Amino acid sequence: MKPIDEQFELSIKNAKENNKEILFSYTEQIALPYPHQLYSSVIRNSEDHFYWKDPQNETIIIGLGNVLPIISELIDERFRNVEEKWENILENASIYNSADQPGTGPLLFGGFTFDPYNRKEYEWGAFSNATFYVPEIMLTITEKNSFLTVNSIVKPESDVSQLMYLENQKKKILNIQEFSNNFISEVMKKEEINPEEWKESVARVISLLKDGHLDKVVLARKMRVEYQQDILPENILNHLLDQQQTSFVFSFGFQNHCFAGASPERLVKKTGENILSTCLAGSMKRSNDEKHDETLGKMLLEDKKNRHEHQLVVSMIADVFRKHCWEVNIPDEPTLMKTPDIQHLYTPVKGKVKENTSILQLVESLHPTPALGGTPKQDAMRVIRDVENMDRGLYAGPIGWMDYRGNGEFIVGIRSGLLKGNEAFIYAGCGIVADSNPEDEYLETKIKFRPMLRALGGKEDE
Ligand SMILES: C=C(O[C@@H]1C=C(C(=O)O)C=C[C@H]1O)C(=O)O
Ligand SMILES: [Mg+2]
Repeated sequence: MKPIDEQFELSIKNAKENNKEILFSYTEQIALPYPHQLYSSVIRNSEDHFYWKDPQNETIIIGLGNVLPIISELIDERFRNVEEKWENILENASIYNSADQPGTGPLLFGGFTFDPYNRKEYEWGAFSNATFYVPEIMLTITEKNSFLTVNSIVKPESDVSQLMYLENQKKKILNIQEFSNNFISEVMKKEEINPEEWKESVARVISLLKDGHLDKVVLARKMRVEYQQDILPENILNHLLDQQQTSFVFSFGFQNHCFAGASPERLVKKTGENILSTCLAGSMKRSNDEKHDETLGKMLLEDKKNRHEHQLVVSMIADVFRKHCWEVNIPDEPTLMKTPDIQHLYTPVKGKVKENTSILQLVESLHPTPALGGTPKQDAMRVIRDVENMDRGLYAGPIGWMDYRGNGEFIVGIRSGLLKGNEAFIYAGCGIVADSNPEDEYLETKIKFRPMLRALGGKEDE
């Protein structure tokens, strides 16, 4: 591969000849000067950024800056709209990447809101029905190697000064100037939004489930945390990385808003023809006592209500996989997935996807699974819109990345919150079935708030 300056000049020539703007992307393998844990500190709150880490530390991706937003306000067409815009960009792009590694080269990071049909509340103002972008500089850290990708829009009038600017931007990621600390300013106020009304909604939904054709509806609620000073997203991210090592940890900063969390739930991962999804539903608290924790896990595995809640998710994901794959592998029985605060019923689903099926088509078919929406899907969505009385924004929506080769990974944005100035809005929900009990479901959401509350430095409720 030729050095970056030669490739850049070729791209300028190309832009001039065709008289259009093109995406220039250059990837090189680098030696990381510091351990990967320290790279969260390159994130500064004023800038668009993202951070992504899977539970196995297989792929860590950090993006700074935003050279190419891909936004869609379409409703049903939003997935296809993002895909089309991305394909158009890639058709003319100049991509230099000799690494055969998913998550390198030009990549889109972002997310889809949970329900584009719902009304919008002010806190989610920065985010559209689909909000994605290509970062300016990106670091991809895998178990074995690290890669640095720079992206830039080359215009017919571009010159080499643009490259000098890029070389400077690179330093932002490579020379860490100061490590972020874990300082969090004092919490002034912490409030649950309408908890009593929420329990009444749960009771209403239970009677709907008993009477009608609905099998499951996921209801969520939110809390608001207010601070003395503005929240620094990089510090919240550091807490999540320390405290939630068994989850995907993400931070998605866009126009001074930051959606961050530690989600245990993969929606879909695609590497070549291999796809992977996670059925996660059915919950039980944890205990500090190992024996008791095991007993609680066993109770969960044998509990009829939770097994039913879980099975609805397995059936739906299995249907989607059978439609898109020529080979599907689903275990017969769930096992347990444990995070520090809660344990869940867990069934991983694998498949080999048919040719020409993109990750966004899979996201569209899967979202929302009955772990976040319900069964049947459309009716459950209507009930959520009617009774939840809240804009979920990106909470429970698909959040993730896709590279220019079509590989990528999306999770569902749960155990998460929106950070905005000196306020944080955090969300938690649970699957309501006919056998549910409002008080128990309320307690389940209380447990699901804990990871974000702890990361935010607010006292946890016991
Ligand atoms: C909706 C959430 O979690 C989902 C609901 C679960 C349940 O009801 O048992 C379990 C895991 C998640 O799929 C949340 O954490 O906000
Ligand atoms: Mg549940």
